Amino acid sequence: MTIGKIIDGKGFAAGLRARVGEGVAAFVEETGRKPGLAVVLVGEDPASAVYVRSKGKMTVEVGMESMEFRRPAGISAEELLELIDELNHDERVDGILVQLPLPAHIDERAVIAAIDPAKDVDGFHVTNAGLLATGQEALVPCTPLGCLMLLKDELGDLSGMEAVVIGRSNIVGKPMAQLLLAENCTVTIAHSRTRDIASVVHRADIVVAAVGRAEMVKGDWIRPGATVIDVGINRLADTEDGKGRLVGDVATAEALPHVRAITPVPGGVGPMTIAVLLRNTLVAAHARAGLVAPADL
Ligand SMILES: Nc1nc2c(c(=O)[nH]1)N[C@@H](CN(C=O)c1ccc(C(=O)N[C@@H](CCC(=O)O)C(=O)O)cc1)CN2
Repeated sequence: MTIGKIIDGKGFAAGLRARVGEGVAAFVEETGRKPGLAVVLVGEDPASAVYVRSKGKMTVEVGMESMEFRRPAGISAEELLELIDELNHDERVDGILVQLPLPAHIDERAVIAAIDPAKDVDGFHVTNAGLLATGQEALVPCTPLGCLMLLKDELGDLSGMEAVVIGRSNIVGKPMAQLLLAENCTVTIAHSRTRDIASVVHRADIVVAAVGRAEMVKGDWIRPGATVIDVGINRLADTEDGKGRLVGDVATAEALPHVRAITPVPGGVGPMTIAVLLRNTLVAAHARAGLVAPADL
């Protein structure tokens, strides 16, 4: 039995961060200042705190200025919007990211809408979503752009391929579909109401699973030779040591004999999210300075 290739997202992300680091050094040389990334964390969610800490560490490692703003879970929406307004007007800040999810009393959409689209390094603002949807230059959400980079690295030209994106979130599913469409794929978005989802997925040369349901995509759904990108990060508590384990949205062991290549969880798409965030911050810094960003990002 042959099994497919495991795509090394962690290694690819390290390479991208190294290229960003070179781009940052050239930017500093040219402008005399470091690109700056402001990250806002509201509340005490442990996973969010870990992600924000890694973002800060990796921002500094590539030579950028990291600014972290921690606010209590009880902050009012007005106070948060005031902070964003300050960051919008701060010349040292090229990128603004508000870590999600936010506490339930804060309207995420209003917060995202308050970010200057030119500093929206998450690519969540409707201006950037609209630019992407209409094929114009945009800041693109980090996770789907990271998935696309892995796909192009594995497959080269994606033109004419059948792609099925499972999940229709604004953060992953919809922008992922737009990116694949821009690469001339034939794109289907499948979701919780899709009839006979197994046969829809079975059509695909490319499967991107972003539903947030542990191992929902079964091995025999995958067409032989398909490339599978697993965006899910689901923590299961079923280990004897009580530490739990991470699994994706795809039943990886079952899928491996069917796939050409597949991303693992952990070590696949996850590490790309932060690497692309740094890439987007460098791109935003160049645009704000009226410069052209390096082509190899
Ligand atoms: N404002 C945003 N909020 C959130 C985003 C985002 O892109 N912007 N994405 C996620 C969380 N996230 C970054 O913020 C993120 C998730 C996962 C990883 C990662 O490297 N995962 C590792 C496993 C880590 C673990 O052990 O838990 C992997 O997959 O290998 C990085 C960043 C939600 N919020």
